[in-house]
Amino acid sequence: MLVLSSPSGAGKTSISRRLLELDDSLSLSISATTRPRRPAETEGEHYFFVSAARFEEMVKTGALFEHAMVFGNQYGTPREPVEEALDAGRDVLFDIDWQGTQQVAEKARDDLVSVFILPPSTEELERRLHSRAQDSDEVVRGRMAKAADEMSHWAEYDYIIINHDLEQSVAQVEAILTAERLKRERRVGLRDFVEGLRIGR
Ligand SMILES: Nc1nc2c(ncn2[C@@H]2O[C@H](COP(=O)(O)OP(=O)(O)O)[C@@H](O)[C@H]2O)c(=O)[nH]1
Ligand SMILES: Nc1ncnc2c1ncn2[C@@H]1O[C@H](COP(=O)(O)OP(=O)(O)O)[C@@H](O)[C@H]1O
Repeated sequence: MLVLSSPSGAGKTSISRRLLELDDSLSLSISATTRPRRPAETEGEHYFFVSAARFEEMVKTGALFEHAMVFGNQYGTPREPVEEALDAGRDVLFDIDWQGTQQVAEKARDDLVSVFILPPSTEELERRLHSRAQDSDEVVRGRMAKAADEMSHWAEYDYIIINHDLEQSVAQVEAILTAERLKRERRVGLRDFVEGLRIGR
């Protein structure tokens, strides 16, 4: 389970989208949220946009792997698609906040690889939020105000990327994925292969 977190506007959605284009053994976990849909977003692709009542029901029935209140809206990870992907031997990409990452770490620390994306500067962060043009000025102001609080959790993450250049950031996350997939404890099923290599048995 690869988690990307960052303050709003730092680039985690852009990095996630490019990663999924490049890596066909990676599945995106699509979250449920009570946040209103942005003009450029589509239902079931970026999020499952649900009512507060529906979200509460998902929490009560245990349908969410983790959930949190972020910027005054509810966000959560549907459990079933994650379990299905992991059972099929696929890696799952999460774009979730620090609160969700803490919950995943509590449940499955050994299966979690967490990456925090930092902007090159607060000025650049604000510029990107405005250039994305998906939120009102008021929402942008709110997210900038919260950026410091978001970034105060950077030391809880395994890897830190400063997102100067998008393609370079994507290559860095790919390098993390490659290395983490090669870790011995993740090379399940290699024992027979190594046994077969024992010369002069
Ligand atoms: N805990 C948790 N956080 C989520 C989830 N989905 C999105 N978020 C976080 O909610 C925050 C707001 O996301 P969004 O409204 O898409 O704004 P963006 O950060 O500007 O793309 C971001 O920090 C996301 O990482 C989720 O399923 N669980
Ligand atoms: N390295 C980068 N350089 C310049 N602009 C970027 C970079 N990465 C992302 N952006 C732009 O910044 C804006 C916010 O990116 P986005 O991926 O939506 O951030 P987040 O998902 O973290 O809120 C988007 O308009 C995106 O195209």
